[in-house]
Amino acid sequence: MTQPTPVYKRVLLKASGEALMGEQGFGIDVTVADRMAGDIAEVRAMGVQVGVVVGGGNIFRGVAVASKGGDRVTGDHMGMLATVINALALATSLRKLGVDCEVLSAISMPEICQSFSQRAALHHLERGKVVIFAGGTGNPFFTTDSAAALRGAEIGAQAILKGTQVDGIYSADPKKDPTATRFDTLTHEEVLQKGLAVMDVAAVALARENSIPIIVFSIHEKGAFAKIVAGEVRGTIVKDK
Ligand SMILES: Nc1ncnc2c1ncn2[C@@H]1O[C@H](COP(=O)(O)OP(=O)(O)OP(=O)(O)O)[C@@H](O)[C@H]1O
Ligand SMILES: O=c1ccn([C@@H]2O[C@H](COP(=O)(O)O)[C@@H](O)[C@H]2O)c(=O)[nH]1
Repeated sequence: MTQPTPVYKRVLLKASGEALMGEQGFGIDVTVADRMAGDIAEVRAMGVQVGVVVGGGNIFRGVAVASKGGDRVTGDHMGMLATVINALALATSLRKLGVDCEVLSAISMPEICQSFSQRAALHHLERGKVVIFAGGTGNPFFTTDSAAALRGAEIGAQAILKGTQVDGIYSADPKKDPTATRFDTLTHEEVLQKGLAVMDVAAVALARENSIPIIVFSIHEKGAFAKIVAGEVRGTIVKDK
C-alpha cells in the first residue's frame, strides 16, 4: 500500500500522560501504550522524523503535593520522574513493533537512558530513530507542554502536535462546560489573550516566539496523528496569521 505524502519532515508529538492510564485510575495501561506506539510507528513509516514528549499526569503532578502543603519543588521532581517511567513504557511498546527509538532524559540517569543534548537528539532523528524526551524540561514549575515547546524549538520541529484527552481547543474546558464550542484555527496570541487553558502559557509563548504551529487533537482517535501529518484537518490549529 502506498504511504500518504507527509506535509512535515520533522514533528514533535506531545502525548498525554493522563491518556496512558486508559480506564484505570492510575498508571499505565499497556494496551493504550501499544496503541500510541502504533500511531507513532505509522508516522515514522511515512518517513517523518518524530520526537515525542510524554506527560506524567497518569502518575504524578507536583501541584498535588503543593495542594496538600508539601514542597512544590520535590513534587515537581516526582512529576518529572513520572514522565521518565512513561517514556520507558512507550519506548518498550515502540520496540515491540520494531521501531528504533531512544529515550533522552533532561535529568541524568545514565544507567537507564541517555541524557538529553540537542546534538544527540538531532543525531538520532537524522538516523530515523524516534526520540522520546523524558524528564520534562528538567526544571520545576514547568510542565511537559513547556518541554514540548522547548524540545520542538531545539530540534527545529515544523509543528507541535498535542495529542490530549479532548479533540481540540474550546471556548472553555469542554470537560467542565458542555456548552463550550471548538475552534478550528487560532493564533498563538488569541490562545493567550482568551486564556484557553488547554496548554500552559509558557509553552504557547515559546511556540509563538519560534513561529511553531501547534495542533491540538484527540490522542484517543486511532490514526489521527498520521492523518494530521498527511495534511488532513483534525482538531484545532494554532498558527501565526
Ligand atoms: N479551552 C480549553 N479547550 C480544550 N481543553 C481545555 C481547555 N481548558 C482546559 N482544557 C483541559 O485541558 C486538558 C489538557 O490538559 P493537560 O495538558 O494537563 O492534559 P494532558 O494532555 O492529558 O497532559 P498530561 O500529559 O499532563 O497528562 C484537556 O483534557 C481539557 O480538559
Ligand atoms: O519541565 C517540567 C515538566 C514536568 N514537571 C512536573 O512533572 C509533572 C508531570 O508533567 P505534566 O505536564 O503535568 O504531565 C508536572 O505536573 C510537574 O510536576 C516539571 O516540574 N517540570
